[in-house]
Amino acid sequence: MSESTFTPLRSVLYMPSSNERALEKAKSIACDALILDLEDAVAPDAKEAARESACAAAASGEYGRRTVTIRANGIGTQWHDADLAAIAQAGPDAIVVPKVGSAAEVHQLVDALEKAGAPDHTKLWAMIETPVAILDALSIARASERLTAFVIGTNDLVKELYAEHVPGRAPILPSLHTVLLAARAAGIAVLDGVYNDVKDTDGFLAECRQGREMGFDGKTLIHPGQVEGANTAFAPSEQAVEDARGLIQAWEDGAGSGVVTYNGRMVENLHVDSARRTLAIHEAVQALG
Ligand SMILES: CC(C)(COP(=O)(O)OP(=O)(O)OC[C@H]1O[C@@H](n2cnc3c(N)ncnc32)[C@H](O)[C@@H]1OP(=O)(O)O)[C@@H](O)C(=O)NCCC(=O)NCCSC(=O)C[C@H](O)C(=O)O
Ligand SMILES: [Mg+2]
Repeated sequence: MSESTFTPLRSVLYMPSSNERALEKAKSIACDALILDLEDAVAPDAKEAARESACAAAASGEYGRRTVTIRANGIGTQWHDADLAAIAQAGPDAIVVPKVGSAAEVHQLVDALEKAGAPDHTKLWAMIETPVAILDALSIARASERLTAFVIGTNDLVKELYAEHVPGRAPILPSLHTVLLAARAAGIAVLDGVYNDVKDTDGFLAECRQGREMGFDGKTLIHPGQVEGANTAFAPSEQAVEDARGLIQAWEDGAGSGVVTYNGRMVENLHVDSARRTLAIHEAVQALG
């Protein structure tokens, strides 16, 4: 994602599209993006009604500046084709597809979206949550320009690896890093997985900090109470903004030198690039109001 078109995705809230109350409540939640879910959070007998509600919500224009996406049921399920056709017509900001496993599947999804008349602004977000997807992440990331984000599904990943959810996430760190590498190599956004214990604020905030330090653009969430923590964690702190400004000033004051120092630390042009990125993110967040 280039800095000039930067759209903050600090807090990306899932909600079951079968829950009309949650769909209504979302209009006043300060998240950057919504994922209106048709997959795991919706029972089989509620899938069709949920699809109608999600598409009506996405087409309503009532979610303000929030990026609105719909998560379809996976490729090969009995609901997938109808989900994709309806979502293409509703034209949300993105369709989120779970368990994408190969570049060929991305091509298949993009063809199907185009045949179903999806507008150009409806992007594809691929969920990376299976071993095969982790191992093929770079080719998936590069498969289409319509693919603009990876969303990590840590619940499915832990299940598929026969791993365990533990503080610090050691069992899945190699997978998370692999997905980050692929996303950065392809220039797409990458969102961290959810934190399941909605009452464990300390654990949630620690995982947000870890995700930010690793390089994620934001975190997927399951409860409105998680939004504020993610918004803070994935925005540059006041200190980071002040440091970025100071570093750029020091660089400009030393114009022509290949290297200067700021607060005793070496500064080269690559650090200036990072500082400019920090300021671009800060400005994009400030512009949200
Ligand atoms: C996790 C929950 C089931 C908890 O629900 P509940 O106990 O009802 O929460 P609260 O009573 O604290 O709710 C307070 C009010 O907030 C509204 N609410 C709750 N969650 C949401 C939400 N996600 N979006 C919008 N609004 C929400 C409630 O309606 C209450 O409102 P009010 O009555 O007016 O006070 C629940 O939070 C929930 O269902 N969360 C989302 C679950 C979900 O979408 N899961 C699927 C995605 S996770 C996943 O599958 C990731 C991936 O695939 C992987 O593999 O990891
Ligand atoms: Mg999943």
